[in-house]
Amino acid sequence: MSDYKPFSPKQAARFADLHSDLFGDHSQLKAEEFGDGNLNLVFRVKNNRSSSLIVKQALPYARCVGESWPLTLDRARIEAQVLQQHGKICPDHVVEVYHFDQDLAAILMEDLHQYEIARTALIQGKSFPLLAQHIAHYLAQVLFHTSDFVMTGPVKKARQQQFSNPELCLITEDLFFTDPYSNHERNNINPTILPEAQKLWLDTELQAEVAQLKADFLSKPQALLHGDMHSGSIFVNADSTKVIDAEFGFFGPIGFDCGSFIGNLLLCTLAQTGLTKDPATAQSRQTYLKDQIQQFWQGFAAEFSQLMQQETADTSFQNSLYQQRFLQQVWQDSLGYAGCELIRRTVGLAHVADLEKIADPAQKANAETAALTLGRQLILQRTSLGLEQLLDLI
Ligand SMILES: Nc1ncnc2c1ncn2[C@@H]1O[C@H](COP(=O)(O)OP(=O)(O)O)[C@@H](O)[C@H]1O
Ligand SMILES: CSC[C@H]1O[C@H](OP(=O)(O)O)[C@H](O)[C@@H]1O
Repeated sequence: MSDYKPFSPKQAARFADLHSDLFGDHSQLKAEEFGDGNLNLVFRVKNNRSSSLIVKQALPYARCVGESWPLTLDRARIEAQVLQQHGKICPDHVVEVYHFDQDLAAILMEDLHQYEIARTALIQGKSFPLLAQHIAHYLAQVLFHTSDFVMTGPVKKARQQQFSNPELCLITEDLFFTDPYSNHERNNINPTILPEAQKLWLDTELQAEVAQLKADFLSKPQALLHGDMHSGSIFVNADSTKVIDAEFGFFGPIGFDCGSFIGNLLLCTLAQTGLTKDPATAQSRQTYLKDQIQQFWQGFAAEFSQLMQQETADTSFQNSLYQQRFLQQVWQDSLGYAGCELIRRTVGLAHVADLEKIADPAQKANAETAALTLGRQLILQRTSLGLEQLLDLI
């Protein structure tokens, strides 16, 4: 990594110009850094005719914490290659990567300026009828086509090596499965709900189930995951949906991606009574979000089943009883990981705007407590809950 240095806006513009012919020879380029994520620099580079590109560059540390949290630059390679791999399988729903430079840990990609980040738009009360269907299609396609149903053992093992992502996985292992269940210094707990958080530290029944989910995260390489499928990793508009930010990608349990998506829709649902003053509006938003959860799982399950039936290459896995059991296990895992997402986003290091934007302190504490309660129920009851029961629990 000898050439590596964090870009200035000017250097980001030069990088974009060098690796794309979008701007033409004599364009006047302007660049600004506008990233709002936890980890990286993101620049928008524009010319004087309104063409634009995005340059994303990894820093040698986590942006949200600073240099005291060193982090591998290899995450830029993982992000570029997961997006490229997923983009080959499902180009409609993956941001296009134009160029990746390993030495500079920098990615040049499509500017999705005609889209909005799903989390922000959903908090603002906007509805996207196709969001859940699109994510269901994306996840069914990319997870099926990178699984043992399709890949031979040797090919999958080579891919597992390519996507070995120990440092970023460790962040998830710590933030999802360890910190919230102890008095960890990284936790970020609203003092009003401290007694609720403290219950988690003593709840050995819950901790045993979280340990199982963590063990599966560590040792169930079912498919090449996106790895961070929250609503801040999704760009959306009325007719299209694109996934970004795949630096946490690795071969892991399919239910982790499904559960992250469901968990973030649940967080938004629980935040509604605090986000909007009008109870009727809150109720109609909750109905929309619950409907999206339903459409997501029904769409994912239907498409994944069809792929298993029609496109499974390995003869052992063509057994239909095995396929039904596999999908049922993915559902149970998804509920468990959704529960972990609810809990870690409420009392762990990285919170979400859905809860943080609730202005009234009592309403905020109520929504946070509801997230902890529902998270616990999903983890403990994941083997017995069906889709209808999940929706009734909310
Ligand atoms: N391809 C893109 N087009 C437009 N904006 C983007 C694009 N990629 C990232 N962004 C913007 O940068 C922000 C941070 O990007 P993200 O990939 O989430 O960074 P991080 O890895 O630091 O979390 C996004 O919320 C979005 O506003
Ligand atoms: C210190 S990383 C915390 C948190 O941030 C990541 O999300 P993003 O990069 O999209 O903001 C990921 O969810 C990590 O768990």
